[in-house]
Amino acid sequence: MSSFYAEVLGQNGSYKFFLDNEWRESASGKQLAILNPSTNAPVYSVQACTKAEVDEAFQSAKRAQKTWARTPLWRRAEFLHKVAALMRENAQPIADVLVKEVAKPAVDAYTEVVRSADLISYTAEEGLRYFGEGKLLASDSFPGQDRTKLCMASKVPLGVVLAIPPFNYAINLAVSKIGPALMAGNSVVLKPPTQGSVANLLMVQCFAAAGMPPGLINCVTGRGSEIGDYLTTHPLVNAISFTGGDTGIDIARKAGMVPIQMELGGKDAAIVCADADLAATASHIVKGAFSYSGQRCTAVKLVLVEECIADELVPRVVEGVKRMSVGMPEDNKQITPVISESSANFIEGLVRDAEAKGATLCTGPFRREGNLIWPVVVDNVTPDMRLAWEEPFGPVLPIVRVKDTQEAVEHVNANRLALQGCVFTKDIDRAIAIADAMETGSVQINSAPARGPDHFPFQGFRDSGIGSQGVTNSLAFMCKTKTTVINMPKPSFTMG
Ligand SMILES: NC(=O)c1ccc[n+]([C@@H]2O[C@H](COP(=O)([O-])OP(=O)(O)OC[C@H]3O[C@@H](n4cnc5c(N)ncnc54)[C@H](O)[C@@H]3O)[C@@H](O)[C@H]2O)c1
Repeated sequence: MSSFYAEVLGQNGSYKFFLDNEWRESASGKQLAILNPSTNAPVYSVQACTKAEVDEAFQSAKRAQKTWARTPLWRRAEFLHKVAALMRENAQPIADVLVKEVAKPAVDAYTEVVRSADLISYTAEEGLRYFGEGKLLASDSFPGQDRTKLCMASKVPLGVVLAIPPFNYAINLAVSKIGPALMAGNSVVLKPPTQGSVANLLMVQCFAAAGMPPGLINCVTGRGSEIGDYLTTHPLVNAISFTGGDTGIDIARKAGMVPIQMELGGKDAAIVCADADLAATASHIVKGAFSYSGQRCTAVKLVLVEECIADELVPRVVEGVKRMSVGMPEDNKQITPVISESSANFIEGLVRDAEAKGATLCTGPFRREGNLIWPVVVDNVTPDMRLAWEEPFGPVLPIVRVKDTQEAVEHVNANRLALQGCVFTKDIDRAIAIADAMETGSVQINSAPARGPDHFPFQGFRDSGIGSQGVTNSLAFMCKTKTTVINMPKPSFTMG
């Protein structure tokens, strides 16, 4: 680990948490072990913060926010550009940690950190334009009104934003919250995912080293299931930006009167029409389903193929899958161990359920060593199987053969999850009709679902989320509108 990160690590080998620009050990005296998914052995440990430390984090963030909101916009942008530069310079150690904490292939881990730095730079620029202008409204556009009132609508900060990212894009989905929050003039309390905590702490060091005012970001660590409720229902929280699974639904129910931005699970389907280019489609499906071992909210998690071409498509998909390399993230294998033993058990359970109900395992018998699961293509999946509806978050691709695309769309719309989806066809009119009929947050035409580029709007419907992200939409989420009305004694008309 480079000296840049020296302060983050405690004498006892445990990583510290960050409060008021100080790296600290928790008064709890307890640490939380982080298991390496590749070995299931402890690889790092972080502080198990106490409720009193959570209180301190919010109080300090509240103080910091008041000063930060008075910091000129160009200075906020300048600060974020410095952070981005430091992240690029110091990316490798963060990427190395991600490999060990979340078993992401080494090259992808590095790419995630650099992409995150790019996201910060883009947010700084977009934020300058977005917050640099407001709106002027005149009263005489409303019936019966004269031009005696001018309304200035401006964008003001929310206050303290609680940011909770998931393990799978621990850095990217942290900065997609932090960047917009800071540009808007908010401060942040960051609660990293347990696996991904050390990578987040190293990332915070990039903010600290860029000259951050104390308290602007405080990062508390601990198990979400233990301090999560305390954080999300804290009286000093002014907004919550969360990405993760169904936990988000509970958080939304308990959140009370604060704005919430939720990016939750998905069951992204690929609808394959009879006229699709099958070679290209198969290649998109394989990459879409199995990148990072299927642990992406936007992974293809279901194929709905018109039955007349299923016998042509399935062998092409299976052929692509069989070519994938399986092994350890340090060796840059395409399929690497999934995040935890319980996740691997869950995934195996879904496959066993489908197998027992008559589905076909096209990739041979189910194979697993520890958390490493060889990629599985499951054909002839039917609606009575869990795989038809649930999110595996692992290297498993179920295929449902449908009589036509109407049946496919009905299946998509019947799922409680509605993040993304995609449709493959050479007929653009058909593509648009199907995309319009799919009740999901996004639909890709002739490519697999994807979150990026990071400035595109990104949202889930139903149980997949609340609100919309993407740089500009996140900037919009991170502020509220305030109006100041100028009242004039008599109507005044510009140039009139
Ligand atoms: N829609 C999206 O953009 C998107 C992006 C990435 C991942 N995801 C989803 O995330 C899930 C995988 O990530 P995960 O396993 O890290 O999700 P998770 O829901 O288990 O955890 C997400 C975060 O919530 C924290 N947490 C856990 N319990 C909490 C509580 N009670 N209160 C507050 N925080 C708590 C965790 O520590 C972690 O930081 C998948 O379902 C995936 O689809 C969605």
